[in-house]
Amino acid sequence: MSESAVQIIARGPRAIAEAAAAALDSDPLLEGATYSILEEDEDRGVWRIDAFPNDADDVRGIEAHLKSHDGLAVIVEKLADADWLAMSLSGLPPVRAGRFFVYGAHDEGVVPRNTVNLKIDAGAAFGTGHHGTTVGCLVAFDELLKRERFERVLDVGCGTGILAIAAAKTGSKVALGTDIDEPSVRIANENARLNLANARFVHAFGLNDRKVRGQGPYDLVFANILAPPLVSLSQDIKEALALGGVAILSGLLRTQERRVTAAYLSRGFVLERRIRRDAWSALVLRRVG
Ligand SMILES: C[S@@+](CC[C@H](N)C(=O)[O-])C[C@H]1O[C@@H](n2cnc3c(N)ncnc32)[C@H](O)[C@@H]1O
Repeated sequence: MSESAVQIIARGPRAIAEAAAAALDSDPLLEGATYSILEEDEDRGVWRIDAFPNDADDVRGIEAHLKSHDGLAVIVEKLADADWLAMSLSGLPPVRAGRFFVYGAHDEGVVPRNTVNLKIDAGAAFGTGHHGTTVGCLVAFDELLKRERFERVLDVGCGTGILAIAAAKTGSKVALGTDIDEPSVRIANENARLNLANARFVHAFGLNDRKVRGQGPYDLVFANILAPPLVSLSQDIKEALALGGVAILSGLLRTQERRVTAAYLSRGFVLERRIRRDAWSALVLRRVG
């Protein structure tokens, strides 16, 4: 993380915080910035926005929106150069999501016998199972597996590979992951080996890559990326799916549900389920047209 990285925090009553969050959400210049909104203190009715700008323009834009809402106390905090890797290796607890149990090397002794166990150590790729977006995908997948099977699965934005590995370990014949980040692809392939999972990961930009198309059509596509690419990839995700196939979409905030859902409904999907975790939301959409 660069020296100039900051986090912008705003606190205030729910209605004002939600109005400010909606303003951030609808500003096209802030599409790359991430924020969450949560109730911080139920007794005092305090809501909190945490915004993470990517650059100085984001900082200015976010601050301007938040400060224009009377009743919000806004502070800008410099983020220390956190050693995320050291922090995460220092003992993140294992995570249970439906039938899945995600654990790191330090949890070897506590792995249950009756779960699908995914060994994913924290490292330079995203996806240890501790983030609400990943948990949402695993919970959604677990629910679907109670009544159907998915032979061919694609994981767009694989990070550590956790989702495709979960698919391979629950019987998918094809479990292919892609990422625009080359180191993540390397880590995901290594994780597949460690988990004895028949999952494969390739470096690709978008779904039109030959390596991705060649294995389709898919019965299930995971995409845990951000709301803007989820919207812009909606047609490609539709084309990658067989009719009746399912998209599990995550990486979007609750406040972005409507925008992402609308893009998929207009392309012949129906919304089957929505799983909310912290400020995040995961959507289960089925291609019916
Ligand atoms: C939030 S992480 C998800 C990791 C993992 N799938 C999980 O659920 O924990 C998002 C990943 O998507 C990748 N990514 C972002 N935009 C992408 C795109 N348009 N196509 C493919 N990968 C993308 C990032 O490099 C990152 O590794």
